[in-house]
Formats: sequence, C-alpha cells, structure tokens
Amino acid sequence: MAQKPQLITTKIPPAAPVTQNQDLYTLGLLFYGMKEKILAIPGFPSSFTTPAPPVHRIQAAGARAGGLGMFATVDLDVGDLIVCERPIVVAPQRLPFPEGPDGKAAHDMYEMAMIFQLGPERTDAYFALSNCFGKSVPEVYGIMNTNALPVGALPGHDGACLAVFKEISRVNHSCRPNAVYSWHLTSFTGQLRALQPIKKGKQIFITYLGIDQPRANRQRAMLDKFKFKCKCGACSLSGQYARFSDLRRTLILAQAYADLTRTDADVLAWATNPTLPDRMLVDAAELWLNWMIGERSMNDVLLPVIFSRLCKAYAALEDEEAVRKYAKQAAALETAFTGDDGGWHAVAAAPRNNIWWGLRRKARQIVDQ
Ligand SMILES: C[S@@+](CC[C@H](N)C(=O)[O-])C[C@H]1O[C@@H](n2cnc3c(N)ncnc32)[C@H](O)[C@@H]1O
Repeated sequence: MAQKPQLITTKIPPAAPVTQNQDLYTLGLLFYGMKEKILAIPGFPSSFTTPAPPVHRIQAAGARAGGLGMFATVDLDVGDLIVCERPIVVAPQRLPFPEGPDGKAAHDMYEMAMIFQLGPERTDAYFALSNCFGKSVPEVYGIMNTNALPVGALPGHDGACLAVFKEISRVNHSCRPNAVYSWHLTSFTGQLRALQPIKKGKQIFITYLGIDQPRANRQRAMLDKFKFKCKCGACSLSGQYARFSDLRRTLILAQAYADLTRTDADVLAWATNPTLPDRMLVDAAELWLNWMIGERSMNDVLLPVIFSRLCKAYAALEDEEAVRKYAKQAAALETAFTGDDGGWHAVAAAPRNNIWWGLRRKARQIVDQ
C-alpha cells in the first residue's frame, strides 16, 4: 500500500533571525521533504523591503464589507507597493486531515504545534484573524480557509499551496479591486500593490476569486467559499448596467482564451498589408482595454497581449506618443501584478527602437514600387 505523505510543522526560513524580528519567519505545515527543497532554492531567502513608515492601516471596514479592512494612509499610484510580508503560515491547499475523531485529534495536534512554534505574538496574530466558518470546522482550519491566499506550487509538492498573512489577509474582496496580491518565492513573501490610483483614506480591495464572470456566478462562489454576499460596486449595479457589466466580463474572459492562441503572425499580417485599415488592430485592442478598465477586471492573461499589440501596432504606424503612453501603462500594471516592469519602461523610453517601427510605411513603399 502506498505510504501516506507525512505532514510536519516547521519554521521557514531557519530560526536564526527570529530573535531579532518575529515577522521574518513562517510556520510551514508541509509534507516531509518540502522544507529542504525550499531551502535549496538559489538565494533563498532573499531579503525584502516594505514601505516604512507603513502606507496602510487596518481599521473597521464599514458597510460594504464586514469586520476589519485595509486602508491607504497616503495617495498611491498604479504599481506602488503597499505592503510586503512573510506569511504567518503556509500549507498545502489539500491537507490530508483524517475525518472523525482522528481528525479532531489531528487538528488539536497541529494547533498545539503551531502555538508552540509560532510564539505568542504570531499565534495571537493568527487567532485574531477572521473565521467565516464559525464553529463548523476546527478553528485553525476555519482561519486558514477564510484568510489564505495562493502561493502556487512550492518545491517538493505538486499541488497548490496557501499562505495566511497578518496584514494582507485583512484585505477585503471587491469585484472591482484597486489592488493586487502576488507571491514571491525567493523572498518567501506576499506583496500587495496598487492596481489603480488609491486616494489616502480609501479602502484597499483585492479579488478573492476570478471576477471575469457574471454577477450571479461570482456571488454564488463568494457565498460558497467565504460565506458573504458581495455588495461591491459591480455587484450593486441594477437593470441594464448590471446586464452590460455581465456581458463585458463574459466577453473579456472569452477573449482571454481566444488571445492565448494568437501570435505576432496576425499583427505582422496586418502591418504588411496596406489594403487593411490602419486602425484595424488598435481599435479592437483599445476596445478590450477600455472594457477591462471599465470593469476593473484586469485579466492578467489578456492584458499583456493587448499592450503588446498596441505597442507593436502603433510602432508600425509610427505613432511615438501612443507607444510611449501604452508602454508606460503596461509597465505600471506589470509592476502591480509581478513586482517587475517586464521591460516595458525600456519600450517607453525608446519607441522607435522597435523592430515594428514604420512597418506600414515600408509595406506601402513596396506595394507602390
Ligand atoms: C480574508 S478576510 C478579510 C478581512 C476581514 N474583513 C477581517 O475582519 O479580518 C475575509 C472575510 O472578510 C469578509 N469580507 C471580505 N470581503 C467582503 C465583502 N466584499 N463583503 C462582505 N464581507 C467581506 C467576509 O466575512 C470574508 O469571509
């Protein structure tokens, strides 16, 4: 019979800096062998910085989202780092907890191990987080499922893993988010960045689940997984505005899949065929971009494709201003999603230094000869 994977509780990174700063280490509820593979990542753990003094505050969230929430304490621009932190706990998404009385014993054991290894401050921070499952599941598990954010696959385990944070886990959900969370493996941190300009005093929202879905699907999923009825701006629309929003989101999702299969070949086909209208590609790409911005549904698959098309097509049309504008916008959003501009600042700095530059004119010259 196959051996069941063994779960252990362990500190990551190693305990050395713990005495100086409790916030530097994470408790891993991991399968045996994972910790060694994580520690073997080249450069692990890399250092990280977070804004000091902080640019956010945790306070009562108000009517639209229950309990506490995170608020900006300064004006923030697209791509600005709001907070970077090591999680309190990481764990595989699917924990092989046994059912029945054995399951209760296993939870009690993990709870004890967590409290023992986390120390009082981090334990208090963990158990102060919200638990939307009440007493229907053991508390450690309820808090984990209410607050965990994705960290993808960690070395040594094929399935998805999750992380619970002291600060980032306080961010409420909106189907029109103004911030985005991302995970950085080498520094073992979660990062929160602005997805649009956020004014001082405004609440910061991320999205918990895919939001390129009609409202009914989003609300069902939110109720199922997080036990609340979303009352965000998009969910509060009525009549034709609600139908329009549903339609736009459905089309954005469909387009994201369609654009995945496209390559530069169709940009080249347009650029080198002067009989096709000049604005054929840019009109379509600007429509998708405006819809995404209108819904604040920045599909991270579609967005790079759209910006890449816009910059190539406007370079082919020799519109320096437009290339610069879209490359700057792409740099800010790419930074928001990944922490890195993805090379877009270089495109913005030299719009003519681009193999697509002037392709339409050259194609016309060839036809005219
Ligand atoms: C990760 S916690 C967010 C922080 C939480 N509000 C707190 O007080 O710690 C997730 C829980 O917050 C609440 N929540 C988050 N977004 C919400 C929203 N848009 N509307 C209502 N409740 C929301 C729900 O109870 C949900 O289960």
